[in-house]
Formats: sequence, structure tokens, C-alpha cells
Amino acid sequence: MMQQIYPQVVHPYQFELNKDFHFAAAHYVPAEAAGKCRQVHGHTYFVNITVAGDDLDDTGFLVNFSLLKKLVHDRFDHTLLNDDSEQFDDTVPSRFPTTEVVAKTVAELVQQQLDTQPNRPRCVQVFLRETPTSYVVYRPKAGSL
Ligand SMILES: Nc1nc2c(c(=O)[nH]1)N=C([C@H](O)[C@H](O)COP(=O)(O)OP(=O)(O)OP(=O)(O)O)CN2
Ligand SMILES: [Zn+2]
Repeated sequence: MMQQIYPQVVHPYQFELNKDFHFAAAHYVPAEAAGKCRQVHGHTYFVNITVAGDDLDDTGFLVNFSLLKKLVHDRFDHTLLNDDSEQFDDTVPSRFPTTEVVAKTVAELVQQQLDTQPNRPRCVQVFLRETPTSYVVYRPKAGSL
């Protein structure tokens, strides 16, 4: 079910890994233009995280696959995203929990973790599917996270 082909990201690194997982969460988009999405509703979000780098850690990993899932799944699964005031803000459009903003947030959380590793891998893409027909791809600009 998660074995789908994702968009490819161009990067200069020798290694690339991808981790798929999903989480269930509720949200609402607090803007008139969001229409029915202004009401609280839920999704099963499907996530694909792409990490790249030239150097491996002492275990021969770029980053442990399970760590990537834990970081995001443990934080957002079975939550109301709007309640996470560290990441989202109902008064600032660029921080509403839209698919775009959630994808960017996932990339930032992942990169913060990667920055603690001596081999310094990069999160180069986050693919976030909100519904069977809607998804966002977020690609951090080099050096932006
Ligand atoms: N650019 C964005 N547009 C919309 C977002 C968003 O995050 N970014 N979100 C929503 C809603 O939250 C909704 O969950 C998804 O909307 P939509 O794809 O329209 O959902 P449907 O299941 O109704 O889609 P159909 O393909 O028409 O069945 C809305 N827009
Ligand atoms: Zn929604």
C-alpha cells in the first residue's frame, strides 16, 4: 500500500535513503477560503522522507530509519495538529497546519535531528499525502534548514 513511486529529488550526494510511514491526525484550516476544511476533520497522512549524504555513521547508516519515523509519528499521531503551538499557529497563515506547512514542519524536525549527527546528512525532500487525491512535496533549499 505504501509502495508507490515518489517524485525524484536532484542532489549531489552519494547515498539517499527513503522512509515511508503514516500517522493519523485531525486538523482544521482557520481561514474563510478553506471552506469545509475550516471544520475539524481527520486524515491518515502518508509520509515519505528523503535523506541524503556522503558519510555514514558508526553503524553504517545515514540515519536510522526507525528514528525518522519516531520523530514524526510520536509527535503527531492521534493529535489535533492545531494544538501543537510549538509548530502551528491559528493566527498566522504561514503556520496554519495545511499540507504545505505540515510538510515543511516535518522537514525542519528531521533536519534538527540530523544536525546532531557527526555525519551531517540532509533532509532533501518530504512527500506528504493528506488524502487519496492530494499531496505536497517540500524540498528545502540548500542550507535553508
Ligand atoms: N493547497 C491546499 N489546499 C487544500 C488543503 C491544503 O492543505 N493545502 N487542505 C484542504 C483540506 O484540508 C482537505 O483535507 C483536503 O482537501 P481536498 O483534496 O479538496 O479533499 P477531497 O477529499 O474532498 O478531494 P476530492 O479529490 O475532491 O475527493 C483543502 N485544500
Ligand atoms: Zn484536511
